[in-house]
Amino acid sequence: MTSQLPDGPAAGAAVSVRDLRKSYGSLEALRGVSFDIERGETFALLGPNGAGKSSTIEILEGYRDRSGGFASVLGVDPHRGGVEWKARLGIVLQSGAEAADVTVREQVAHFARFYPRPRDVDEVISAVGLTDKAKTRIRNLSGGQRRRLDVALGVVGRPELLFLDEPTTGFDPEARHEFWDLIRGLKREGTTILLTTHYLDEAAQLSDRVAVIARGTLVDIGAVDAIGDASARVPIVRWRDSAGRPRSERSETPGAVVARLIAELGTEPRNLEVIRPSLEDIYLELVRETDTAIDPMTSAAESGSAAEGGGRRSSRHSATEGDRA
Ligand SMILES: Nc1ncnc2c1ncn2[C@@H]1O[C@H](COP(=O)(O)OP(=O)(O)OP(=O)(O)O)[C@@H](O)[C@H]1O
Repeated sequence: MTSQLPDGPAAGAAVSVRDLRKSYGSLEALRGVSFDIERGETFALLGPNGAGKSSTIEILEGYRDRSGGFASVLGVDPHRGGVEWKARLGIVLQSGAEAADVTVREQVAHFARFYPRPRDVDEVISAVGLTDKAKTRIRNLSGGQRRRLDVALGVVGRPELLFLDEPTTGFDPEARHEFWDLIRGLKREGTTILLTTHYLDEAAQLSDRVAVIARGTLVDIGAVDAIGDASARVPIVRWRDSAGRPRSERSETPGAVVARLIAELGTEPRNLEVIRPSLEDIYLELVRETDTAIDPMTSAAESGSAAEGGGRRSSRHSATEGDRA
């Protein structure tokens, strides 16, 4: 469960958040969230639709004001971060590039000029698999190709901290694997990464640690292979009995269960499998527990919320374009 955190920012942390709160009218989207992200760490923020992930990210990017609590990003209060601070961030928003009339290469080169130490434009285009499309106008790209362009624009400035809000939505499986390789390369270079994703396999592949938020509250935080109750991680042995009925048994020692079954049956059990609960299984259990514990009054308050001006950003902005809500 949630570890004990110091009151102030952790020394050396890239991101520190304490008791972070955000309200939109009467809706409390964030109800006091605290975590640290170490430098060089890949940290995934997981949670169902409306949990507060994008609100958290947008506050940390300096785009949204918080309603309460403390936040520090690369040693700066994101609410006060200036152009130099923004140039140290890479941002891949949830909604992608606009259908512009410029080519992929022109757009990446344009963004590169905002940063003091940009990456090589053609290397970035190649890393996201768009070399064949470098001279194509953005409006002629497919949805997945536009998403790759978003990633290129997010990394061209050689960011110290990269925000990835659902980066692989719309990617085909091959593109997703290529994207994972790209992210692993950035991680090897020491980039700190804050990722939100609904793909639990993506979180398991890329993250050092994950935090699960549900209804604006941090439900759990820890290493990918350590979150959730110990009981949720116990392996399951499944097989079919002699009548073909499905049977299962949870055990910390599944090998012993299999050995016992073989001894009892005198043969290999039918359809035998040993399953270790995946991050997805554990995540679903955590979120279900939160749903069960929810106060019905809260749901009533949520339906009466007021919209904050501007809503979700519809395009990404460069390091020099102030974009506070
Ligand atoms: N501009 C806004 N005005 C009013 N309510 C908002 C606004 N932005 C977000 N909300 C509400 O705040 C809550 C948290 O939204 P947020 O976008 O942070 O969730 P999320 O975890 O990113 O969801 P998703 O996975 O669907 O992207 C939701 O109930 C949402 O409807």
